[in-house]
Amino acid sequence: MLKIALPNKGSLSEDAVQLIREAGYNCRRYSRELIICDSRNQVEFVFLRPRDIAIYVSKGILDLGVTGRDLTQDSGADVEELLPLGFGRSDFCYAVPDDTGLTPDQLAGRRIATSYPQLVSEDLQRRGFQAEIIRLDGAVEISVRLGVADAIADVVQTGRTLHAAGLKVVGEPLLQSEAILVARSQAITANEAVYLFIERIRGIVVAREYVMVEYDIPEAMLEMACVVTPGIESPTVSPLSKKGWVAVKSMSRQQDVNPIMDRLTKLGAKGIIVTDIRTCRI
Ligand SMILES: Nc1ncnc2c1ncn2[C@@H]1O[C@H](COP(=O)(O)OP(=O)(O)OP(=O)(O)O)[C@@H](O)[C@H]1O
Ligand SMILES: O=P(O)(O)OC[C@H]1O[C@H](OP(=O)(O)OP(=O)(O)O)[C@H](O)[C@@H]1O
Ligand SMILES: [Mg+2]
Repeated sequence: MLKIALPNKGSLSEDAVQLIREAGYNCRRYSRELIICDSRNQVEFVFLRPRDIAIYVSKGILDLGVTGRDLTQDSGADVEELLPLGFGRSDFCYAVPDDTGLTPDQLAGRRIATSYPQLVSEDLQRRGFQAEIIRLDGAVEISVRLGVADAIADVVQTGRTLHAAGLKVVGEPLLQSEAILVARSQAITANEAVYLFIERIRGIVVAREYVMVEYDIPEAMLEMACVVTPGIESPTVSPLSKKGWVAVKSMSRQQDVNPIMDRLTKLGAKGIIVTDIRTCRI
């Protein structure tokens, strides 16, 4: 039976369970169960602290795990990223008090508070100087005001927590993170059950990025319309009973859909319909 680790709490937990359920697996917890067995799919889901997941996977105790890229790199565990999952996106950044002009390269000898000491230590090494790393479990942003640190390195999503603490981001992100699927090595994808699991998850992740665009258009404008909606391989074009008109169907990126509709309207398209895709294989 395949053993897969999922985050038991924190920012990634709900979205991870939602994704796996949409892919047709039963991993819903009704209370504080640590293991859920999906016997129909021959998969066991083990709920662990997201920070520990890469460690279990690297030791071969579990086959796959869903965790954060930042947590994985900070753990130093020897695992490979098989698939980015499109949620839990954040930047890992240095931040300093609003009213100082400190830059990352001026942090030598300073105190930097973080929950990700390994990521910071590697970055300082790249920069070629040392600083004092203060390891904290959470609420890192408050540490500067409390006098424990001069700067922090932490997860930034909207930036609201930083702002509320009177801090600002400095320099480029050390890392761009999101939830990822990890395995001990790529080689595991040769296993039929693992391959199936990844393909089902990929189907959902890709489907979330795309929509289906359908419209009718005069045949004379078809070539230009196909430039606007090229699809993945190519758009599906079907004849309409109305002479000189065709129907077109094409997958397009969700984020581009409004400009696409504007352009199609300009070309004379009628009856443009956009629908969500639940899952797909492309
Ligand atoms: N506000 C956020 N937006 C997006 N991703 C986040 C956010 N906060 C944390 N993450 C991501 O969640 C993972 C950290 O999960 P973890 O459960 O350790 O911390 P947490 O979400 O802060 O939960 P906790 O409440 O237990 O501190 C990391 O991959 C991190 O990048
Ligand atoms: O940029 P924002 O949208 O404000 O999000 C970033 C904050 O969210 C997380 O904190 P969380 O609420 O999990 O608390 P924690 O610091 O105790 O982990 C993270 O550690 C940051 O503090
Ligand atoms: Mg947190």
